[in-house]
Amino acid sequence: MAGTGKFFVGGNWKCNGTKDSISTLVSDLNSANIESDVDVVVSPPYLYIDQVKSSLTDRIEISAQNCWVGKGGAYTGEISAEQLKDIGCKWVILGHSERRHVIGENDEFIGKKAAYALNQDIKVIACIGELLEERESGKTFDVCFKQLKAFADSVPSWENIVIAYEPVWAIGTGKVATPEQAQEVHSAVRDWLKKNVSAEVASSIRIIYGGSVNGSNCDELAKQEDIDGFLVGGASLKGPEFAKIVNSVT
Ligand SMILES: O=C(COP(=O)(O)O)NO
Repeated sequence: MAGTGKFFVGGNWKCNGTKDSISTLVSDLNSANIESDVDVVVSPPYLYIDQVKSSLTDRIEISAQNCWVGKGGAYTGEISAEQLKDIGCKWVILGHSERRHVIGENDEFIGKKAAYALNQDIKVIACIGELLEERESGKTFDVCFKQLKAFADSVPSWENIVIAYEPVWAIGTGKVATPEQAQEVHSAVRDWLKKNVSAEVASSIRIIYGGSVNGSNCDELAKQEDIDGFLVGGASLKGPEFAKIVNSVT
């Protein structure tokens, strides 16, 4: 499986930061005392990956927040997996709800992106999650399984994938899923993998939760059997709070 730790915590900085604010954040992360059994990845905007990579402790790996679906070329505004590899970026977040519901990427396109990135030796944080209206109409599992199938139909293996369950209604809203709500979906995802991929993948893959995680709610979420870490947005922009969340999983 991707990485060596039993746990995994990612920081998704989204479209945030300046050279100065990122320099402060990196300095806070460098001074954080991070437990050994957790793989930690931060995902700056593309423009700041080089600055972060050259100044951040190698205890923390770098992720991009997206990449193109194939080889680079005449695709204005896109960044290819080869280019991420070229600058030493090890991970990429794919299928984030803001790419699905703001930019309009569909399941199949995201699955193909994941396959291409993996084939270029870039590890993937594969995001899934339902809209509020899908949850309220009892479609949570249908939506998540459909998104999972789109990855399964394309990826060469699950070895270098971490799955992030991020209910869209919890992202950036302060309305975090309850530990029970998150555990229910994480357990169902693991069962789906056992039935549709393999028992080995189901038991070893990290399934992380994202959606309004912070220093106050991380401990209760981390106690859940099938929550192997977090994908943190807003709180990852505050070094000390992100470090607290990282250490809550071990
Ligand atoms: O989008 C998220 C979560 O964002 P928040 O923690 O700000 O809800 N992770 O990728």
